[in-house]
This record gives sequence, C-alpha cells and structure tokens, in this order.
Amino acid sequence: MTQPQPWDLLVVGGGSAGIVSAKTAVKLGASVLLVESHRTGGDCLWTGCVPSKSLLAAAHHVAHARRGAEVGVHVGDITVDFAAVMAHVRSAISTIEPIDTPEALEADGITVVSGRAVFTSPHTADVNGKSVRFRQALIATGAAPILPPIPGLNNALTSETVWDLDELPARLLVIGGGSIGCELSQAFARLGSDVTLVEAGPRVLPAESPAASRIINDVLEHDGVTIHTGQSVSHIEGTRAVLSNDDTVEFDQVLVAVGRAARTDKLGLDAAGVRVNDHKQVMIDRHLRTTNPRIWAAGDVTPLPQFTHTAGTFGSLAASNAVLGIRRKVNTALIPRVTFTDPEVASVGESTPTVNSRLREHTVTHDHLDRAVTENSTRGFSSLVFDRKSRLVGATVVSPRAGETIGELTLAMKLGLRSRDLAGTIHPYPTYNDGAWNAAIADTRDQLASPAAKRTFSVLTGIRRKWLKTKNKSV
Ligand SMILES: Cc1cc2nc3c(=O)[nH]c(=O)nc-3n(C[C@H](O)[C@H](O)[C@H](O)COP(=O)(O)OP(=O)(O)OC[C@H]3O[C@@H](n4cnc5c(N)ncnc54)[C@H](O)[C@@H]3O)c2cc1C
Ligand SMILES: NC(=O)c1ccc[n+]([C@@H]2O[C@H](COP(=O)([O-])OP(=O)(O)OC[C@H]3O[C@@H](n4cnc5c(N)ncnc54)[C@H](O)[C@@H]3O)[C@@H](O)[C@H]2O)c1
Repeated sequence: MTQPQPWDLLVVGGGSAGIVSAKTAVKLGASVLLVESHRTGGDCLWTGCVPSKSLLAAAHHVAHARRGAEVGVHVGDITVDFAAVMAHVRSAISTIEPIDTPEALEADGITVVSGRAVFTSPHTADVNGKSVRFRQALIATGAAPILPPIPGLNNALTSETVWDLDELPARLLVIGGGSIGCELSQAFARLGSDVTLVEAGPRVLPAESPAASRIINDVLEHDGVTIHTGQSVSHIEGTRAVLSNDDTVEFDQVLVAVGRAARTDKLGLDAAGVRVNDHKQVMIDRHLRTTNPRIWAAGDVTPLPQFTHTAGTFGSLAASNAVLGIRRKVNTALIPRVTFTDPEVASVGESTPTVNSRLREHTVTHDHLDRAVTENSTRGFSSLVFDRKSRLVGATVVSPRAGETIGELTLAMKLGLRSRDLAGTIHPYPTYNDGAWNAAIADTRDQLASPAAKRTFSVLTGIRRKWLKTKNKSV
C-alpha cells in the first residue's frame, strides 16, 4: 500500500461498483487502491443476486416437476433436501467468486487492502491506521437492509442472514413485497415453507405496472403464499405478528425486505466535504461527482436504482470521468430491471401511459403466443410504449426468461428505433420475444391504417394500376 505519490484513484468498497470502477481505472493507466472492509465481491455475490437466483432455480425445479402433470408427465412425491439446496447456493457462489478475489484484482494491477476506509480530509483517508493520499476517490460502499421499527421484532432474517439457514422454516413471515420479498416468498413457498407476505403498499411489486403486479400476486397465491397488501406489521408478540388491520400471523421465522439504506455512516464524509441527502445517500450530479469535486460515487450508496448492472456500469463511468477528466453522464431512462420470479417481470423506461399522455402502448397477451402455448406458460404479456414518432420509449414483459427479452428492447430504445424497425426485424419462431415483436407489428399496422397513410397507399395503388394497364396494352 506504500505509495510515495497520492493514488490516482482510491476506491472505497469492493462490491460490483468498486470492482468495475477499479478495473476501468487501472486499464486507463491509473494507480488504484481498492479498500474493502469485509470481502471483495460485495452483496451481489455473497448475499444478493447469486444466492437468490440459485435458491430460485431450486424452487422453480420443484414447481416445474409439480406442473409436469399438466402436460402428461407425472412425477412421484417431490422431496426437498434443503441442506442440498443450500449447498447448491454455496457452490454457485464459489464458482463465481474467483473473478472477484483480491488475488484476481491484484493480477489486474489493482492494489487491494483489507480494512475500513474513513475519510479524514477532502484528499486523505485513514486505512488501518495509515493515512492514504488520493488525487481522486470513488465511494462504492453499497447499502444494507433496513430494519423497520416494529415493536417486538427480534432476530429477524434479512437478505444478509437468510443464507445461513440450515433448515427450511415451516412458517415464514415476509415483510415487504418488493423484489426481494416476492423472489424469496416464491422461493421458500415452492421449497415447502408456509409463507405469508405483508406489503404496506396497495399491491406487490409496486414499482411495476398494475398488470404485472396482478400476475405476480396470482402466481404467488397459486404457490401457496398468503398475501396481505395495504397492511404493515404493527407489533410482534413472540411468534405472532399483529397486522395493522388486527389480523394475526403465526410464524417460525420472519424475513424483513423493506428496502436498503446507503452505507454512509462512519465514513468521514463531513471531513471529505461529501454531502448526503435526507435518505443518507451520497449526493451526486449527472457525472457521478459528489459535492467534493475530486470524489465520485456509484452503486447502491447513491440515489440511483440499486442493481448490479447499474453499479457496474456507473462505477465504470465514474472511474473514467475521474481518471480522464471527461464528462460522461448517466442516462437513467435506459435502466432495465428484472424481478426473477416465475414468470419474470422485466421492464425498462416508460410504463403504461396515462390517458392524456402523448405516448401509446401496444400489449400482446401471451394466451395466444405460440411458445407460451407450447410450454403451457401463458400467464404473461409483452407491452411496448411508443412516442409520437413511433420510437420505443418503454417496455414491460412478463414471461419465463423475460430478462433476456428486455436487453433487446433496451438496445432498441438506446438506438432510438421505431416500431417499424422492430417489426421489420426477423425474429426466430417460436420464442417469447415474439410477444414484443408482435406488439411492434401491431403498432406498425395501426400506423399504416391511419387516414394519412391510407391516402398515400390509395394514390400509390392507383398509379400502379394505371402503369400495369398501360404496360399490358403495349405487350
Ligand atoms: C437478495 C438480493 C437480491 C438481489 N438481486 C439482484 C439481481 O438479481 N440483479 C441485480 O441487478 N441486483 C440485485 N440485487 C442488488 C445488487 O446486489 C446490488 O445493487 C449491488 O450488489 C450493489 O453493488 P455495490 O457495489 O453498490 O454495493 P455492495 O455490493 O454492497 O459493495 C459495497 C462494499 O463496500 C464495502 N464497504 C462498506 N463500507 C466500507 C468502508 N468504509 N471501507 C471499505 N469497504 C467498505 C462492503 O463491505 C461491500 O463489500 C440484489 C440485492 C439483494 C439484497
Ligand atoms: N431482481 C433484482 O434486480 C433485485 C432483486 C432483489 C433486490 N434488488 C434490489 O434491492 C433493492 C431492495 O430490495 P427490497 O425488496 O428490500 O426493496 P424494495 O424497495 O424493492 O421493496 C420494499 C417493499 O417493502 C414495502 N414496505 C416498506 N416498508 C414496509 C413495512 N413496514 N411493512 C410492509 N411493507 C413495507 C414497500 O412498499 C416495498 O414494496 C431493490 O430496490 C432492488 O433495487 C433487485
């Protein structure tokens, strides 16, 4: 860590944002010190995306085995070996981990130090009792689960501790019906827990369109989850939760998933001249610069959407702005998101337009989407939103693997493609992507049926008719 010159970039936090930013900066020729207080890889690898998707994969196997009977395949009794499921979760983590180890990062030219970084001035930080000078720094300390102040809430599981379970809870109470609440409710219900989900908002997945929420609500109930929306837990007495409408829920374990708060405490941000907002998130401008012009921030510690792909992409953007002195801006209109329930809910940009909006929406429900019919998975839809110039400005897809479809639609938005560009692109048959393709075709047909287009076609047809008549006479 000894360095006569200040570090070109000090990266605080070795999760998705910190690792990608350090890799970008070092490739640009900067000297980079990355300080991580716990373990490199961050939440995504250890307690977030990787374990949750691995648990869901096991849970979806159970559901598919059960549903086999619908297509004539009868599977006998299904038993879940929860210890083996958790071994699969740990095995996925250890397979992915090697790319994020300190050794792998050092091999890339990054200096990695294990310890807590605390800013001591606008251009220095304390790391393990040593003062570190930096020309630029990047804050990437992530976020931690919020514990709501519910009287009697003790020993609650969170997304940080649920992975330590070695026994499947018989009765699981999940507080919060956002991405974590829905994904883990479905996973535990399918694995055999009796799950009750309490969501304070009027519907589960409140950030998604009402149609998407409705499907996920129904699917979760079909999986056996009891859902209370518009309710919160007012207090807990032992293993009994009392809801705001006085209903009671008996449970063995409670999992809290009501959002995640930025890790900005005890980071010396005042000394560094870095301001935080009312939610204690690091305030940033469109270039990801904080209120200290030599300090940048990316990932869950900022007010931007909390995803691994945003942490990585914006970490890289912030690092290149810091190291090269360029002014790349974040584009928040182009952030796709996926909730990995079965079916998946994937969306980007604008959702359902309001009545007076200048946007229009085309929705194809999957009850007649051939791939969905062949797989008996018709509960879903593809919905595209277009502006007045027919450019794609938003999409929501609910289907198996909807997350794969949303990448294409995000690229189409980024390139400013119109419905006819999408409609005119041959898509392989039969795929779930046909849903979005058919929505674009429907929009293009509507445009062709407009009075102006009809007039143009009628003129062209008339000219063609006359030309053919003349040609036939001359033959
Ligand atoms: C259950 C769950 C499922 C998720 N699923 C998905 C998903 O499917 N797709 C998706 O895109 N996102 C998902 N997310 C979100 C995703 O995990 C986060 O958005 C992402 O990990 C944020 O990365 P980060 O680098 O900002 O923070 P983190 O990964 O949290 O990294 C921050 C690091 O900083 C370290 N640190 C903190 N303070 C200090 C300090 N003072 N000094 C040094 N180091 C410090 C921490 O130890 C940590 O390693 C999920 C999250 C959860 C909880
Ligand atoms: N698939 C993914 O990409 C994925 C998966 C999991 C998590 N994440 C990220 O992690 C973040 C945090 O996830 P999360 O699910 O904890 O947060 P969230 O913000 O997505 O959802 C929290 C939910 O809890 C509800 N809520 C808040 N207080 C409540 C209370 N007292 N009682 C009952 N309900 C309450 C909210 O209305 C909201 O619906 C997400 O915003 C997302 O960015 C992403």
